[in-house]
Amino acid sequence: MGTVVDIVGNEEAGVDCIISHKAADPVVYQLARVDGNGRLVPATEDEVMAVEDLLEDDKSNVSTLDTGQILECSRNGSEGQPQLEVLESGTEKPNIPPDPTIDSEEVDVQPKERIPSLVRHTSDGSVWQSGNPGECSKTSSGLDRSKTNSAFGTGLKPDFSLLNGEIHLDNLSVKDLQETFKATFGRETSVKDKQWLKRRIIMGLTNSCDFSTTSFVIIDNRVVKKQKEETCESVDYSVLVDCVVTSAMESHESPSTSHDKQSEIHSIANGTNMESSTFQEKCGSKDAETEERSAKRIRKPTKRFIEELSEGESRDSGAKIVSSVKHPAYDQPSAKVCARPVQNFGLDRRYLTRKDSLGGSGIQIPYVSRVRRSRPRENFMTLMKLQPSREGISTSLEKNDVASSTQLDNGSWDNAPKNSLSPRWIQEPPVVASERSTPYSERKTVQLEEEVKLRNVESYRNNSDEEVVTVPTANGGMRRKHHRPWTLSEVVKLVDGVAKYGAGRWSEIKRLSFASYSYRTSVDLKDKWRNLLRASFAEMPTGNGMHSSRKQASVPIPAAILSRVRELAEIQTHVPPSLSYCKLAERKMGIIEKIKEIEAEMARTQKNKATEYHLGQLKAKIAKLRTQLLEPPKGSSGAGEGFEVTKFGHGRVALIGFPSVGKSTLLTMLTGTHSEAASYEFTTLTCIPGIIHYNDTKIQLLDLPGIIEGASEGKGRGRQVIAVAKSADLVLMVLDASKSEGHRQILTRELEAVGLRLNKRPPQIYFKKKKTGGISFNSTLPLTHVDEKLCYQILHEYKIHNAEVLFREDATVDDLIDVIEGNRKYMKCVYVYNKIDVIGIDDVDRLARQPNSIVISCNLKLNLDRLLARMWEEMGLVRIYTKPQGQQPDFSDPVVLSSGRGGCNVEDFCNHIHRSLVKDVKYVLVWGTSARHYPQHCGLSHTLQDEDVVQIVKKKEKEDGGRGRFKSHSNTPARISDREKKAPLKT
Ligand SMILES: Nc1nc2c(ncn2[C@@H]2O[C@H](COP(=O)(O)OP(=O)(O)OP(=O)(O)O)[C@@H](O)[C@H]2O)c(=O)[nH]1
Ligand SMILES: [Mg+2]
Repeated sequence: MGTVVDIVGNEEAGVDCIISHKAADPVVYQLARVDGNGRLVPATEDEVMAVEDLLEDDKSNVSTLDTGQILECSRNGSEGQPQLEVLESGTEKPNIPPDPTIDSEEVDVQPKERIPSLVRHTSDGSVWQSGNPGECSKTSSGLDRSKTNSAFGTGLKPDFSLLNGEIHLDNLSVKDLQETFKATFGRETSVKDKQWLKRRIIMGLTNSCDFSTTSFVIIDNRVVKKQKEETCESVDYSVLVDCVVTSAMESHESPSTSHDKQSEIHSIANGTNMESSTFQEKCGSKDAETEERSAKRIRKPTKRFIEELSEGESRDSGAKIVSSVKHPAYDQPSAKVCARPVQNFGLDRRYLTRKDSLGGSGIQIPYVSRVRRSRPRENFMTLMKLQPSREGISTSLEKNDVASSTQLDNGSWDNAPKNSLSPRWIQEPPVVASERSTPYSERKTVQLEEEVKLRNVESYRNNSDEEVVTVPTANGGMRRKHHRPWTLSEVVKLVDGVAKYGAGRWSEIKRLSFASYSYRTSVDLKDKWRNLLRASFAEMPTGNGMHSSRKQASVPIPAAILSRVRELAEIQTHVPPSLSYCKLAERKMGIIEKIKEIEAEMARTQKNKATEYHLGQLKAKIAKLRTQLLEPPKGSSGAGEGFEVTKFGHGRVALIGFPSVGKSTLLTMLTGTHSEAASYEFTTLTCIPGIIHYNDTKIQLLDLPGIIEGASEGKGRGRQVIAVAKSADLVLMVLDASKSEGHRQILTRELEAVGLRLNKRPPQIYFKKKKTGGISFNSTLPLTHVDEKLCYQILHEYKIHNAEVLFREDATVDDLIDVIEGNRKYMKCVYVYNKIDVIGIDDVDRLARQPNSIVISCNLKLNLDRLLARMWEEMGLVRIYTKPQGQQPDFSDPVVLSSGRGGCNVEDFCNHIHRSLVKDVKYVLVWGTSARHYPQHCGLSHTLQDEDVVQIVKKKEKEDGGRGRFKSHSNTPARISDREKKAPLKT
């Protein structure tokens, strides 16, 4: 099996080395050394390095041939020098002794027999052939094959000396033609068909399929076309082999499946089952048929065939891909030939010809890959993936011939140099020097994943906008739809995004991680993640550690990514309770960003008559976003992690303020409840309630953690603090008198941001949504801030198109928005300036004169009673003392009413005592400030005032029995029959 293909003397190395490669793997070579016993011993690394340059130089001499065939010998050194032999052997065969006869036979081959090649060597393995129809250009490997093929058929060699001079094929007899055939091909033929013989001879002599020339002049073994004055340098015998083989392909093309045809090609290619003479006979017998079929275009290999090729290739890992282009100009009559080597046939297609490694005969099997507008074909990618070396399509990207290779990858072969004068058939097995010493099986495990990544990235990168198509939509428009496959980098981005933001937050991942990938929508991300999950939980891949899902075999996903996906999926199925809060926070972050953007836009916009509508719309947008901030997340109960303090007493007062302003100190002073007070910020971290007993009432005072700017957005648990404040009846905004005045505005802004309106009353705007009728806009007075158009725009922003709006005051846009929102809370607030002991009297006076303000000092206990009184006043508590009939009023335990807690009229008072009392009340007697005289008979609607005394007069039960003077006061039954009969009179 080990066949010497090249022998070179290696003087410098000083060792006998045999370069062998697999018969089934013409691209993997291995250096071997002949030891004393004639066995082949694997060469050491030093020996390999020593002859590496020789291998580089003599690539053209190394041919991929059928097993057992001597290809070519050249001698760089003198005889007797250590020889370097290139063996064609699949595996190391140390036990096979070298055949001396083979060696000697090879040595006999003179270098002068080497036929110069018409083609130049390419290092990348890509192939480009000139597009002149009818001209066959072959590789040197093809040359060697033809030579060998003709040699082993009969053992004869072509002898051009017999043909010296001028030859006219048309004038020759059958016998002369047979002689010429023998001289041309080195073997005899029994075919007597003149036409067949002429064609074969012309092909052999001209290395082309142009049969127009039948006269030749052969001078010094060089064939000169007489008619065209064209010199065919060095008859390329390789043409014959490929032509014959191609002819065989055509002639054996039966109605059977193409798979059968390809299998037959394999058997031909092996060269062991069929001799070339058999080819000739078959070709001869079916010449006419073949000619007819040759007019047909080369058929596209079936999918099954491609798959089988890829499988076989993955097994032997020795194949290589070369490319060729089929030209469309194959329309000349002379082009209808039996032999049809792989040429440039088409502009719109590219043909990848694959050198069949099984036979090593270098059959060019056309591999069709259409210029696809959609996702790369699965099998195509499979073939690419399984390319063992960098000689494949994608590898050509990395080679020098960037232009053509890029065209290949882009599928833009139209721009390829079709008229290139230098067809670039490869002449050597496509193994780079660095890879030659390393078997692919070793490299595969190390590099495959990386190579596949690179290839995919490259190939997908080139799939630019052509993957995007426009599809008509139902409403007649056009929508861009893309079919871009996912690249590994995108998959990694997606996995990172999910790890960072969580699965399900596709819009966020899209916005933050896929901002530059405009063609990826959040739905795409979701779908891809779902597919990744399926792939990760499917059977884990083995072998190369890559996984390809059924749909996306073209995107092999490394096992590491899949395992990461599985990890994330497992983590996120056990969602910790706090994650919902985190998700909420993340969602709100997006809203906050939007709010800030709009605020910035508002700040940029000048305020004038022209922009007021735009500003009004922006305000409405902000209000909507702020409302979204307050909304609980969907699916949750709405109960967040807050300060849960039960309401107690007659009123609730919340202490709001920046940290370390003295809130806890104030609480301690007013209620007696200890709350930690210290000179550092955020001493208090939760809500601490206390009770103030004041004026026979109990007031709950809440000490809260300090809030900072941004509290409305959640900073420092500010939202929880504000939520508690919202539940209070009164807010005491504690301020440090020694600090900036700005604190008050900041805190006011923060509270207003969450819908609190301090010291304001609800706007006098009547607003009611309707189902039809459009928008009715009215006002009871001239409006200076809002007009009808602005009102319409704001309502439109809220998608309200039917409503009734009536302005009863000159309200602003903000007031209108508040009314539309309907969720504002109007609270009273007292600004308490603490620590007045550290500021001057002037400042104290100035602060004390501000509206709704009071100045105190906790340390010095200054003005605390005034503070309580102010609190009481602001809370509007109403104490009602009850007076039982005929008794003294009970002044010890008043009923405390307030307008904030149900109202202050007689009915509220009755309800406060008991819900069922109202229906029994006949009237009430009122003593106090609300009564015009003592006692005043009042009904249920009478408004009570603080410290009123009320006596309730209930209805009598008897009053239900009749009306006025018709009321019945006797106990006798109304019906006569029910009355007790009197005893009969005694007579
Ligand atoms: N000079 C002066 N210092 C005061 C007064 N009231 C409180 N302080 C001091 O201010 C500091 C902060 O007091 P806290 O009651 O802890 O303030 P706080 O607002 O509860 O602080 P946080 O709990 O962190 O929000 C303490 O060192 C108090 O002694 C005051 O009226 N005058
Ligand atoms: Mg505190």
